[in-house]
Amino acid sequence: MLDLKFIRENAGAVQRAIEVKRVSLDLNELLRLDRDLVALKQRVEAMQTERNANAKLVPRATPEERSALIQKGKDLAEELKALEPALRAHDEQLRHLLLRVPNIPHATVPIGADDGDNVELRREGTPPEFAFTPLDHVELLERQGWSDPERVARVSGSRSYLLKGEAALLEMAVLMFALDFLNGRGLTPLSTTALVRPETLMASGHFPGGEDQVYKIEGDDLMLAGTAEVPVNSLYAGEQLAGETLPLAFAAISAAFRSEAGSAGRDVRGLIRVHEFRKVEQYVICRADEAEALKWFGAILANAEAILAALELPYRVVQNCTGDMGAGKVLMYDIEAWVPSEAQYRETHSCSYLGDWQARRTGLRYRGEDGKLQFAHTLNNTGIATPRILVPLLENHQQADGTVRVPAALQPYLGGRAVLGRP
Ligand SMILES: Nc1ncnc2c1ncn2[C@@H]1O[C@H](COS(=O)(=O)NC(=O)[C@@H](N)CO)[C@@H](O)[C@H]1O
Repeated sequence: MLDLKFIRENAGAVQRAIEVKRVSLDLNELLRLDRDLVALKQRVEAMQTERNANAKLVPRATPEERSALIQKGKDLAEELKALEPALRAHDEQLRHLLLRVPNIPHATVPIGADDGDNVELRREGTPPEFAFTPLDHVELLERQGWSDPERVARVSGSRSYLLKGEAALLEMAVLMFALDFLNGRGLTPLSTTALVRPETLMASGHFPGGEDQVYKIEGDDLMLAGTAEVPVNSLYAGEQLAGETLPLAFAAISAAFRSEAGSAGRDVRGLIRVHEFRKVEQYVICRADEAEALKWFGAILANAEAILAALELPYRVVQNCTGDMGAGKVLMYDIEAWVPSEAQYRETHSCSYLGDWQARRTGLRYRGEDGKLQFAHTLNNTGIATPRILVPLLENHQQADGTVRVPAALQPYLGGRAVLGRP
């Protein structure tokens, strides 16, 4: 959500953001509503002033004047009461539209329609050349008895997964490695739930718009978040943080749930796109200072790259274009790891800077050195997400005999194993 004053004074920039981000919103309707509401509030204030002035006259009035003055006071009170529903309706309509106003993209963001227009910034690491015919991750899992797709499909339907034996240990190892690594980089570890109240999804910006992605709990006012970004973003909702407590930087591990509505037919096989997964999420709340926030953007991006480097995975960094970054982002980079069986890079991390757009919806404020209360800035990036990361991990590190080499950084989390599986 943007500041209404900012929208009034920068309607052109906001309209452009609406267009380049392909948001369906009538800015003129919002501005008209805003003007009507201002006029209505001015009318109410004028009537309140008149009623107060009128009330002051009563004690000094003559008996004849008194009843007329009291009647006038009653009429004014009636008129004010009659205006309340209109005031409330206007407020709600305006907030409904304000929640849909997109953030202004950073000047460096490429204009584009969808991920096809994202811009590759750089590649790191070299995709492996195999001296044998490599297997894809589904075949590798099956060959090692590390999966049981038929049985788990009977239990959980499509887009489910089950990892057995050393593959289960591998999933826990990469999650623990990431949590440990990020803690070492100064982020406070959190282990949090995915069960959240609906308002937290409005606060994070997933609503309005992402309702069809989110599982709802029947009979409870609770939903299942698709990322720990949602609960962590609302941890301090409504609070006035002391400036010196910022920046707050977390590495939050949680389950994540997504209906993947709209992804029918995409990645239906294997571990890339499942309904329930696990993620270590980097989340930062910092002062409303773009230079500091962009430093944090660089830091959480570098953290994710360092994790991929430690896992010895080739990857590339792309900058998301305006049509692929979502309403709330100022700046967004995806990191994509090399998947040999697809001979392409696939997204494993997504790094975003949202300015104060998320904090304003969340009511996340702090008192700066000048004593002024202002909305914080927020950023987030994936630390690691399983089981998706196991796809490049298993495929890139597979060996001719069907076993999988364990990168040195992971070995301490796998009881010192240097190889997984049996030939
Ligand atoms: N349905 C899914 N199945 C498996 N992994 C997924 C799924 N959806 C997303 N992920 C993983 O979670 C990562 C982050 O998801 S994201 O929507 O792109 N971004 C976020 O959730 C942000 N909060 C940053 O983590 C993705 O890059 C991907 O690695």
